[in-house]
Amino acid sequence: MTPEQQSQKTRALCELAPVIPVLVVGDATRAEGLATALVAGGLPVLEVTLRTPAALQVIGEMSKVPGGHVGAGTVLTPDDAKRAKDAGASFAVSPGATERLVRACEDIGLPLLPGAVTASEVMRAMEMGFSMLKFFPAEAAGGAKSLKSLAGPLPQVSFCPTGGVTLQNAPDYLALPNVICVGGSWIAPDADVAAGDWAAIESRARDARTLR
Ligand SMILES: O=C(O)C(=O)C[C@H](O)[C@H](O)COP(=O)(O)O
Repeated sequence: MTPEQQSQKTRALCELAPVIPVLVVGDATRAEGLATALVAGGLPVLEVTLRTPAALQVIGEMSKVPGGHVGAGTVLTPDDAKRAKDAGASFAVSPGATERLVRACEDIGLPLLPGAVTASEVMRAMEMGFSMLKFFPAEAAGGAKSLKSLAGPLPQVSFCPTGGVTLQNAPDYLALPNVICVGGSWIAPDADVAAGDWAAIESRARDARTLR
């Protein structure tokens, strides 16, 4: 799957809802309830970070939830990409982009949403064939103002800004012509996931859904 085709796929996913919840889940028994609450709240595209030992199992469990599209986040290496795909991930998100990772995703047919923040990083990703990128770390890298500036010379690239995005600042990003959706962990905080407070998470998802 070429980077062009990968970006077509990730763009279509990003168009499904204004927010992709970024999930850090340490306990796979929480996976089904969490994914069900998010899908019910109107956020069907989920990013499960590979930051916990349970993450691959979480991806497997969440992939069974009807209506959801489950991807792996924090995908750094070819091995991460392969394990994520084998676990059932339908896309991968990376904070950056390396040639090895890009080649691996091409080889195994896993759509990659690679990260970039500077003009040179964006241009390099464009040279590889990508037109849909993650802008990470969004707030620390200058926020909506920075992204707006990139739209001037590089209007053909669209972004999913992630990192420091909240319900409060998300509208600033979503108002930009080069932003399709945002990503954020605020939808499913650790405490609610640990407590299994699915009502609170579904309610936050509903609030996020109305952002666009
Ligand atoms: O794990 C990854 O692949 C990342 O790129 C980092 C996440 O996207 C951010 O940690 C989410 O940011 P917050 O919403 O500020 O918590």
